[in-house]
Amino acid sequence: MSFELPPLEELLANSHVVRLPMRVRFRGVTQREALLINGPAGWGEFSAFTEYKPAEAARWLAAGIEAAYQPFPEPLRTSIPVNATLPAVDAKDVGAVLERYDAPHTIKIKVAEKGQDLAQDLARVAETRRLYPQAALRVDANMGWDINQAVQALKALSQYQLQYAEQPVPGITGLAEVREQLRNAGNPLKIAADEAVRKHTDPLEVSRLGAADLMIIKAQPLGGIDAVLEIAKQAELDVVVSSALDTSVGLAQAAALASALPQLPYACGLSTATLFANDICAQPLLATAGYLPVRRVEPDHQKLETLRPREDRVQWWMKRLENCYAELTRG
Ligand SMILES: O=C(O)CCC(=O)c1ccccc1C(=O)O
Ligand SMILES: [Mg+2]
Repeated sequence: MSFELPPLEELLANSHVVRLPMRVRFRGVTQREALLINGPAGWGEFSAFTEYKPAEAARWLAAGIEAAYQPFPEPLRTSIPVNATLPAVDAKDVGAVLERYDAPHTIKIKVAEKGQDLAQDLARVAETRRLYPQAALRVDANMGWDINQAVQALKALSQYQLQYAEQPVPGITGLAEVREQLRNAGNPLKIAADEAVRKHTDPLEVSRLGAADLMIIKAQPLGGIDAVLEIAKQAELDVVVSSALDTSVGLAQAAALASALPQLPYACGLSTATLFANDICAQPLLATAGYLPVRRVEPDHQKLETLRPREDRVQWWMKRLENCYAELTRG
């Protein structure tokens, strides 16, 4: 961080814990909890998923502190092209979920969900293609396949014209292997690395090894805007900014990151506010015709009250802030 870490007491005193209901279950989550920090530069978000340990969650905290204490970078664009995000719902529900997005030009579809099979993925993607014949479609397997399953599934899904496939299998060499096998079979489908970037000790290894065609970069999991701009600068692959299922506060930071990237060849995964049944501000950061505005957001005082969870959850987050802060001071 290019600014002083503020005192812990100051952070605790200016933190607000919220719990947002989701419209559709997403990565096993139906209630999204976040700690929001009110700082001199604006609001920041700390919302590492609850199962993450302090060493990993500390990067999310660094991002939240950065947003609260440092101005956003000079934007190179005032709005960001974004994709709609479709959870792994039944094919019959695809229309209703996507109707909540305003005229999407790009749609990311979750596939390989635990407990589901390829037939369900094919039906979901087919229905999306039927309803949005002109849209760019991409899939995200969140490492849900092994290499053989991934190659088979992606060959079959390719009939619906995919823009790319995100993290079909775990690991970095796994991605390279799937990509290679598809190419050897005459299928040039692009492969995007997500978990292989944000959960790896070196986020640039994917790029160095040429294991994928593009990299997903996320503001919170990778430690904030400055850290991610540096990663993007050193990466030799195209980058796509995506959300971490943040509230509008975290999305504003991610949009600011996307606004400062010299190249933005793909729509970003930042229209996830649509997945919430309620958000912390009166005007949530929502996309219009597939474009998200770049701006700071201000939580609504009333909503901070009504969306505050039970006291034990508030205390759990305050304690977590403390533990992650200790990680940051350890350096
Ligand atoms: O990229 C998007 O369209 C939305 C964000 C998203 O999918 C996501 C959100 C939270 C955690 C993980 C992921 C993911 O990309 O795997
Ligand atoms: Mg992903």
